[in-house]
Amino acid sequence: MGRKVGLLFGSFNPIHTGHLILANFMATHTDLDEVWLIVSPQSPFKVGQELLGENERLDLVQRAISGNNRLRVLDVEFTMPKPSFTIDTLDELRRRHPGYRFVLLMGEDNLPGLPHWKGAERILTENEIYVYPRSGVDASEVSTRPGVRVVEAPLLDISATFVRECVRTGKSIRYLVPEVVEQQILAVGYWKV
Ligand SMILES: Nc1ncnc2c1ncn2[C@@H]1O[C@H](COP(=O)(O)OP(=O)(O)OP(=O)(O)O)[C@@H](O)[C@H]1O
Ligand SMILES: O=C(O)c1ccc[n+]([C@@H]2O[C@H](COP(=O)([O-])O)[C@@H](O)[C@H]2O)c1
Repeated sequence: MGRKVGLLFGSFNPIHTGHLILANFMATHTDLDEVWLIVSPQSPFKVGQELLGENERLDLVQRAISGNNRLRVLDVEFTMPKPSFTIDTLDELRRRHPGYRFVLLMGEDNLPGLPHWKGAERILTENEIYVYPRSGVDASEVSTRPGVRVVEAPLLDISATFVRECVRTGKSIRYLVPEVVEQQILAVGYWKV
């Protein structure tokens, strides 16, 4: 059996401690061997946001996970058509890494929208999905499907939107993001008006 890898897709604009706690928990408290964070240049449902360039977001993820050998970041979607459709990336990853077993990691907040994703039925039937509850979101009927497993991960109720808002209004982002990420955001002046 090949290694079992969890895939956490996101804009990571920027990566924050909520993403990191979740990714590390999945990589160490489940049957997954690793978690790969996949930076999406352009999410289909997030057009026109205050999005940093993909290389800047990738750089912040690299800094954040440096030294953690269970986490890896991928730029596979950078060279694929935009917006980034998860089914296409899954096909590409299976082509590139035939020996690996992939599991999609999804917050419960993503489930109500999942039926509208490209290839939704294929995503659900061809993949195992580990779903983690998010606060304020009711369980979706999708979470009762075979292949979908609910994992009670410890969660922080922070979002990239909140981190950007703090930076814009001159508030501290200490501990909301790792120190190396905070330093880079402040040094370059991302989201400063
Ligand atoms: N605090 C959190 N804890 C666990 N998972 C999270 C958290 N925030 C986001 N996620 C999940 O991580 C994935 C990538 O998230 P994304 O990059 O869109 O971050 P976000 O914080 O939700 O961004 P934004 O606030 O800009 O919408 C999504 O599946 C999302 O559900
Ligand atoms: O494939 C799709 O149709 C699809 C629709 C919405 C979102 N996604 C992916 O889900 C990830 C999280 O999306 P978002 O909008 O919550 O940042 C991101 O990697 C998107 O590319 C994918």
